[in-house]
Amino acid sequence: MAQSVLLTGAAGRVGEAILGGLADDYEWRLLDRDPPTEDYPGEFVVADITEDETIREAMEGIDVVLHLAGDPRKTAPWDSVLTNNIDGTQTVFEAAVDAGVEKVAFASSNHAVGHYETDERTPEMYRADDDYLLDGTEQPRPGNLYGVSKVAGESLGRYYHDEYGISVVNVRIGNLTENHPPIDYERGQAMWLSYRDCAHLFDRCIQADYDYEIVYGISDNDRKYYSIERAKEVLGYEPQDNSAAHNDD
Ligand SMILES: NC(=O)C1=CN([C@@H]2O[C@H](COP(=O)(O)OP(=O)(O)OC[C@H]3O[C@@H](n4cnc5c(N)ncnc54)[C@H](O)[C@@H]3O)[C@@H](O)[C@H]2O)C=CC1
Ligand SMILES: O=C1O[C@H](COP(=O)(O)O)[C@@H](O)[C@H](O)[C@H]1O
Repeated sequence: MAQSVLLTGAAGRVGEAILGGLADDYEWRLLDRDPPTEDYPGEFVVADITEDETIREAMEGIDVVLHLAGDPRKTAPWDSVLTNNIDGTQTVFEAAVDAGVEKVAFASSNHAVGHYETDERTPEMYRADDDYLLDGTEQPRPGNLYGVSKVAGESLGRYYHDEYGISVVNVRIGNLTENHPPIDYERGQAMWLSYRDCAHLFDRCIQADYDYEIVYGISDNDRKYYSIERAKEVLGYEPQDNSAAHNDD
């Protein structure tokens, strides 16, 4: 029988990429505070992730949670990330543990480590001939309050894994765009994540066995300053796209 997967933030862009690739592969329960505007697979729960009781109900019978819901803006103010990204993520983890969910994949961000991009290192680190690489073992260095909220989410996962044994993978997503990497944006090309690699990566998060992990979610770009070796090794991630293939588009 197919695994039951709860996808929070299902109405957003990352949700669209995941469902675009995996709609037929799982029993989906989709959750978002915004109702869907298009056809969707499975049942759709319209709820806010800070609503404790509703989130508990949404966890019933779920094997794996892909937790995407949150404020994705790098300029998001503190009150929003505190509520949506930190409080909401704690509510999701608490309910997941209580419901006996096996795994949670958390949508973290490149902005959790944004301050490694110092004036001395940029823009060279965005280029293919530069060998600077972050691999997920480094200390977080958030570049904004949104990044702070993602580090908090990773830390909540650490706690719920260590305390309750739930498997947790934090995917520090780069820059997801459909069809084409960002144009005239070296940084965005270096951390491009294509829609199909995004769907495949989260598929691996559902299927693979792990304890607590931090991986980078980017395609196999020639330009890169995030290593994808851990995602390959632990999750079996095999990306197919590379922003360099679009240089002449
Ligand atoms: N798109 C990207 O390139 C990246 C995205 N991420 C993360 O991935 C996740 C999804 O991002 P996107 O799909 O791009 O954003 P999005 O804004 O398109 O989707 C987020 C969805 O979450 C929902 N949501 C927000 N707060 C909620 C709450 N309190 N309760 C219920 N639903 C709520 C929104 O209604 C929206 O549909 C976010 O956590 C974001 O921080 C991280 C790095 C890069
Ligand atoms: O975390 C996120 O990062 C991506 C890429 O960041 P940017 O600094 O290149 O804009 C961003 O597009 C996305 O909205 C955000 O959630």
